[in-house]
This record gives sequence, structure tokens and C-alpha cells, in this order.
Amino acid sequence: MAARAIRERIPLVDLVLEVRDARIPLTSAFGPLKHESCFLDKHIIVLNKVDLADRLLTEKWMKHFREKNYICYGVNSHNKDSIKGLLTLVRNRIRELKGCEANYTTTVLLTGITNVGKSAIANSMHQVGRITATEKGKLKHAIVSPHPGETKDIISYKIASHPNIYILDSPGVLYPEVTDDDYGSKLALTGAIKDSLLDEIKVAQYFLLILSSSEQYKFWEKLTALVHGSTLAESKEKCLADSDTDYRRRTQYSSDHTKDFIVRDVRRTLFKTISSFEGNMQNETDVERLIESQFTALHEAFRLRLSGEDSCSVVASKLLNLYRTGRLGRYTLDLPRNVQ
Ligand SMILES: Nc1nc2c(ncn2[C@@H]2O[C@H](COP(=O)(O)OP(=O)(O)OP(=O)(O)O)[C@@H](O)[C@H]2O)c(=O)[nH]1
Repeated sequence: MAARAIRERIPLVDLVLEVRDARIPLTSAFGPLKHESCFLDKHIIVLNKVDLADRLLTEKWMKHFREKNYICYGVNSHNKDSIKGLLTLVRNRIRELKGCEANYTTTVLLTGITNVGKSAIANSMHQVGRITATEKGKLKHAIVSPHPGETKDIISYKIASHPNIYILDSPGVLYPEVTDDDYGSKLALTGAIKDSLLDEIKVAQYFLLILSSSEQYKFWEKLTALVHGSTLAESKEKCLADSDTDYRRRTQYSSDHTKDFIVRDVRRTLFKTISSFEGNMQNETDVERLIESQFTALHEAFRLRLSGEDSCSVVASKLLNLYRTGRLGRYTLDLPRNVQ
């Protein structure tokens, strides 16, 4: 139903903002727009959650889309300046497309797969873009949630006055179109599929595989040095700085209560297990052994008293939560072709 309603809206609106997750710019493509070249003019690809993706790879992806004649913009919907930039782009594009007609009311459709941050963008644009004093206090709020599928209807929000621009937030729809072997794992890890439909242990194992093959864990070496080498004063100072960053991040995610010292222990544990690994990362059995040892060590880092399968599920769920809230580094899971 929602899919049909969205498809029918596309020809009627002035602009379409296709929101994708910057960590998976290909995997999160929105099915109905993939082969729609006739809407190219009014189609803007918005790579959201750039704060969770690798900076350099995001730039490469933007270049890739621009070379294909798409207008592409990277955004962090929690950042006001980033949203202001998106608003300016939308206004300018409307002016380019409509000329003097741009003085009339314009509609912009926000569309995309589940959990890419459409409602968060709608809220931020609505807040940043509302202008007149009389409109203050009349703010609407789209439901933003870490769980996919929360938006159920197409709802409009005013994002500019004189002339009026309305943005239509729409329900996320997944159109399974397998792009590579890891298609499902990438959607699962980034939160586009409901956790209740998944084996969280497998998803966490996938994350550990990505982490172990990346450079990110090397940044956590200093955490080991903190314990062994530095003075107590230095350690305290460093911990306070880390806590501050973590605190700011955590306040964006009200559902997350993981303590800062646990996050530090998790990072330290991951650094230790990967850096002391002597097996071959290309050998499946060796990698399985590494991941198993990481699960055991994380059990302690998370201070769990459970044992057996239950404890593995809890480790998996806590680990995924830390990854998804950006506290275990920035990763781009889809690689542009020239990087593959
Ligand atoms: N780190 C980070 N998180 C974001 C950003 N934008 C959205 N989120 C988070 O992503 C989750 C999903 O956001 P929503 O706005 O509910 O996503 P949606 O696309 O409307 O989801 P559906 O209802 O499934 O269509 C929430 O936990 C948001 O706080 C961002 O730019 N950076």
C-alpha cells in the first residue's frame, strides 16, 4: 500500500529527496527510483548519517554519483549546519527548475528504505526552516526511532515560507534487490531490518569481521597504553575528554545507557584480541576462532554474569548498539567500484 502511494506521488511533487544511508550508498538505494531516469532532474540523492560513515569514502561516493549526473548531498540530520546546507540546496534547485513559478507553493518528497533517517531529516528541516513568529510553537514532530518501520503514513511538514515549501515524509519501504553476497548483512547491521527478524549473533559476528579487517581498531591502542604507561593525571584527562565526546554522542540516543568506562573496555578488548591474533584473516576457520575469542572477552568487558547462549545474545545486542550509535568507529560497508 505505502509503496504504491509513494510511487504515485513521485510524478506529482516538485523534488524527490531520496535518502540513503551513507554507510551503504548502494545497498540502501530506493527500488522504484533505481531505473527512473525521467525523474533525474528533480531527483536528489541525500547520503544521511555521514557522521557514522568513513569520511573519505563518502567523498568518493559523492563524486561517483555526481559523475552519473545525480545531485548528491551528504548530511548529518542531527547537525543544524548540515541541515541548513540541505535547505539551501533544495531552495536553489526549486528556483532552477521552476523559475518564476518558484514563488508558488512547492512540495518535496522524502523517500527511501527503512531507518535511513527520513523522519529525522523532516523534523530538522521543519525546525530549521520554519520562519515566521506565528509559526513558532506550531511545530509538528515526525516519529524518529532506532527501530525500522515506525513511519506509517505520508505526512507533510512546512520547511520554508515566502514561498512555502512543504516536505512529505513517507514510510520506508524495502525492495529486496540483492546487490552482493552481503546485501542482507549490511541492511541488518545498519538497522534497516527489525532485530526481531534477525539472528543478532550473526549480525554482530559480521560487524566483528568488518572491524577486524579495518584499520579502526588501531586507534584504540592508546587505551591499552593508558592503563600501562601514562600517569594517573594523564589517564584521567584523557578519560574525561573521551567521556565528553561519548556523552555528547549518547545524548542523541536516549535509549542507550551503556557507561563510558564500559565502552572504553570494549574498545580495549577489541584492540587486544585483534592485535594479538596470529591466524590468517583470509582463512575462515582462523577468523571464526578470532570472533569466538572476542565474544568470550566481550562478555567480561560488558560485565555480564550470564553464561551460555543467553550471554552471547546479550553481547551481540550490546555490541550492535555501540556500533549503531557510532561509538565503535565510522565504517562504510559499500565500497565505490574503484576501491573494491
Ligand atoms: N548518527 C546518526 N543517526 C541518525 C541520523 N539520522 C537519523 N538517525 C537515527 O537513525 C534512526 C532512524 O531514523 P528515522 O528518522 O526514524 O528513520 P526513517 O527513515 O524515518 O525510518 P522508517 O520509519 O523506518 O521509515 C534514529 O535512531 C535516528 O536518531 C544521522 O544523521 N546520524
